[in-house]
Amino acid sequence: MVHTFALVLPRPIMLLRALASLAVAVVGAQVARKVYQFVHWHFFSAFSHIPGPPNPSWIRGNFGVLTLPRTQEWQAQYGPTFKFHSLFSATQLYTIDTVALHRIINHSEIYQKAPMVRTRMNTLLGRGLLVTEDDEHTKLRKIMSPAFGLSQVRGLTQLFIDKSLELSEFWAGQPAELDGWARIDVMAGLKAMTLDVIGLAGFNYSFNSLDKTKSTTELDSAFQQLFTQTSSRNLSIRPLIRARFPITRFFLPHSKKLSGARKTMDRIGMQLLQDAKAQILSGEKESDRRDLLSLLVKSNMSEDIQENHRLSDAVVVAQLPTFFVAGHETTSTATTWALYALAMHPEVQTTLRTELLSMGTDAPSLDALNGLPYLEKVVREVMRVHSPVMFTNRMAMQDDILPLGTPYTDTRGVQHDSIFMAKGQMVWVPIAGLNRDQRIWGPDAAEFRPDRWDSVPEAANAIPGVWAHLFSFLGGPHNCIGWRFSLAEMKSLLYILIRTFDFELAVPPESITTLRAAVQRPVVIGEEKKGPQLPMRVRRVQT
Ligand code: HEM
Repeated sequence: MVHTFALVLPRPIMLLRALASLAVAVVGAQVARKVYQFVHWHFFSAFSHIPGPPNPSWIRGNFGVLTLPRTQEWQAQYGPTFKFHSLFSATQLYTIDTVALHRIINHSEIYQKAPMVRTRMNTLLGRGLLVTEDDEHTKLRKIMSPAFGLSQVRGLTQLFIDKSLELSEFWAGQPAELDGWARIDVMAGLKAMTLDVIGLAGFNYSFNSLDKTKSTTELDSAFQQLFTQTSSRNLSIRPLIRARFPITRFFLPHSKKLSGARKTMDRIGMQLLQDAKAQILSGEKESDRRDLLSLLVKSNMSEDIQENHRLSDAVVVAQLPTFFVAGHETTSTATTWALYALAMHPEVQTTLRTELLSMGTDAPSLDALNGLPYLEKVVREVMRVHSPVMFTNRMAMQDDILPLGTPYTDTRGVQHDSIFMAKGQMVWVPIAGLNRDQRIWGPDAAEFRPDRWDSVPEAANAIPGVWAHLFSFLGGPHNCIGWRFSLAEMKSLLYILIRTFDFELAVPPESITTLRAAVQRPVVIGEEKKGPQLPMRVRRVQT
């Protein structure tokens, strides 16, 4: 009877039924694999015997309390390597063991950003450098690296200085009290300055964020829209579900705001690309230019198809949002923390100012900036104590034996000098945790003390960072491509701002906290709705 009925069903319905059965089978297989992994890792694998804090919630795991002080307490209790529970009680390895971290960040064929994380980034920012892996990543990195090399950054220093001067003029024009102090949210100004810089330096695009007389550009509005979506306060559940359960992407579309912002960015990106191509073809643009857009466009126009060097239009356009976000958010956060630290340590602010004022120029070269020893110590200490990017994660894409410098003792009392990482296992890479590790920096590791850089502890040599002795820009093939750019920009900002202004906090220090997110930005307790900010009292240096 059933057979007869099936035979008379119209073809489209039979097709739909077959597709539905297939979808159920695929989802069923995925769920079964996840359940198997979960049970195996939790109860039967060697991983299940790694010590770590108890799991307070099956849904949130230890996620709700995963702060720097808490992880430091766990380090003291369980050692540099332990296990914790993330969302839905999935186990995750935490390690500040430099031998293990060295392998994790240098073997990017084994340890990669988890597919779920990449999907989420892809949705927000497009298929930029941040989300690519393997050959695609190597190719992009090779093309773009010259835009961030020393000689290119040297050439950009005048732009960093000019934009820093523009910011200082903007602040100098803010209404002040009778005593000369003006109350300013320094983070807002620094964000505007760094966005202007990456727009011009990377893509020859003027955001004009600092020029309040000009109206906001279309790209700026789209960017702000996109940016609020990337902020941790605005994480809606929809993208998380889409990233975690790929099948839901068929029936859960992106939010309208996000789709609209992405469309605008893609359209303007395409226009910038077409303009740059036309300029190159007409000979208006010199062919040896090494700014990011020129390098991307040259690869886009390359005839070297055999070598697979040609980049599609879509890949070029996809780099814009990535660089706009990665290129301004972090540097503005780092410089905000620098001003915070200098306000909290007035004696350091005075010493720095004396050094900077000893230079008789408003337009120092990069070499001159790099030749200022106290500025170097201050910047290093800011990047150590206030690492703007707190952490990142990696997933083992294949089984691996992870070596450890410091063995751990499992819950049965057995000592191990390595960990078996099964394919799919996640590891937390604690950037700030390692930068403040007391085993390296001593008991005062959390204190801001620039003079500690006079004699770097021997143990800091083991930190596998691209910028020696610090993990702030990570290391290995995915190290921060913009690290030199960022340091030069930050030094230029401090050079101009500290020579021009005195800085004090405008709110009590205990009212400043941070949101729990990968990028640590300050917020004022009671004013969380305003988002990240740092209100300061700013006054022209009294001579
Ligand atoms: C203080 C400033 C900065 C800090 C602390 C910082 C930190 C980092 C870190 C930790 C990573 C590795 C992320 C991971 O693999 O999980 C990274 C990657 C990256 N950063 Fe930065 N960054 C800064 C400034 C910049 C600037 C100014 C740019 C661009 C102009 C930039 C562009 C990128 C890009 C494109 C990547 C991806 C690199 C790759 O995967 O090959 N960053 N950054």
